[in-house]
Amino acid sequence: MLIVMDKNATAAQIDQVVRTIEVRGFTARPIPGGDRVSIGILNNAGPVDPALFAGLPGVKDAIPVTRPYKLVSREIQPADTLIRVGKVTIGQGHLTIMGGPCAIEGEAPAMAIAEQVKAAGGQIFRGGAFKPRTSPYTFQGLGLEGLKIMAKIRERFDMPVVTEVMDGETFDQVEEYADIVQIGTRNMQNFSLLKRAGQSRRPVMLKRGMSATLEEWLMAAEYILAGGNSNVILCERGVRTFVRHSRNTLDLSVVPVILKESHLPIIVDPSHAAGVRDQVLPLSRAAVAAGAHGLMVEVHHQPDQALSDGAQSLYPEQFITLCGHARRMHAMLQE
Ligand SMILES: O=C[C@H](O)[C@H](O)COP(=O)(O)O
Ligand SMILES: C=C(OP(=O)(O)O)C(=O)O
Repeated sequence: MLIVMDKNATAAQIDQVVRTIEVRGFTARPIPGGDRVSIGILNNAGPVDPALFAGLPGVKDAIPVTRPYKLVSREIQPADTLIRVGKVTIGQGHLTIMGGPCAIEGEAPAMAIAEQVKAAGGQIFRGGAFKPRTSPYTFQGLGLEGLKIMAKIRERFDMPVVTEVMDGETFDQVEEYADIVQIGTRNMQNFSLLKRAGQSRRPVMLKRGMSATLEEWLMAAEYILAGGNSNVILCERGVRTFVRHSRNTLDLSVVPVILKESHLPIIVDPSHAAGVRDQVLPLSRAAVAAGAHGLMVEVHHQPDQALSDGAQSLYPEQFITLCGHARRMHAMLQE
C-alpha cells in the first residue's frame, strides 16, 4: 500500500499517517517526491485496508501495491532514481561508462589502464581487489593493497572507483576505499551481505545472479533499500544458458522490463556476458539501444597477460571505439 499525501499536507498530517501505520506493527517509509510526499507501508504480511487512511486529513489516495517488491518499484516511486558519484550522475538521461581490468594486479599496470580508460572517456574505474574465482588456485586479488591502489587512481585521475565486496568481514574496508560497492553475481542472494549493504553509506552496484529471475533480482535490491540505502544500481551481466558460443547469455530483454518496473538505474556488463572480446562492442551498442543507463567493460593494456578474464578484456584502442559508438548511440536516442 502506498499513501499519497496532498501537495500541501502538513508535517503533522504526515506524522498522523505514519502513526496509523506503525500502531499496527507495520513500518512506514515516507518517500519525498517532487511536489508531494508518499508513504510506503512495509512489513505487512497481507493486504492493508485503504479505508484506514481514506478519512485522514492530508491524504489524497491509498494505492494498493501489486508487486512483491515495493521500495524498488515504480508503483511506490514513479520518478527515476539518479545516483551521484563524485561528478558523475548515473540514471535516466545519462550514459555512464565504467572501464578497467578484471583484477588490480599491481600499481603500475592499474595506473597504465586507468590512464587509458580516462583518455577514452570512461568515467568510473572498475577493478577487483577481492576476486570471486572458480578455482582456489587462481589469482584471488591483492585485497587491501588493491583497494589502496584504487584510491590512488581516484586521486590521480579524478575518477570514482567501483570494486567488489565478497563478504561481511571485509565490507568496512571496501566501503572505506570504494565510491561504489559492487555485489557480484555469485552473491546476489547472500542475504546477510545485502543487509550490510543496506546500511552502507556508499551506492551499491548489484549484479544479477547468473540464474536469477527478474523478481529474485529486484527482491535482492529490495533488501538493500529496505535497510535504508536507496542508492542501488542494477547490473545485467548475462545468465547461464545452454549455449557455448558465449560465456553467458546477455539478457537484454530485462532492460526495458526493469525500466518499466523499477526506478533504479540499470547498467550492462557485456564482458562477463560474452567471455570473449569480439562480442563486447556489438553487445555494448545493443545494451545502449535497449535503454541501459551505462556499461561496465573490462579493459587491459596487455590482455594476453592478464591474471584473470584476459579473453574478455578489451585492448585500450577497442575501448576507445566502444566509448565513441556508445555515446553516439545514446545521443541519437535522446533526440
Ligand atoms: O571478474 C572476474 C571474475 O572473478 C571471473 O570472471 C571469475 O571467473 P573464473 O574464476 O571462473 O575465471
Ligand atoms: C566478478 C565480476 O563479475 P560477475 O560477478 O558478474 O561475475 C566482476 O565484475 O569482477
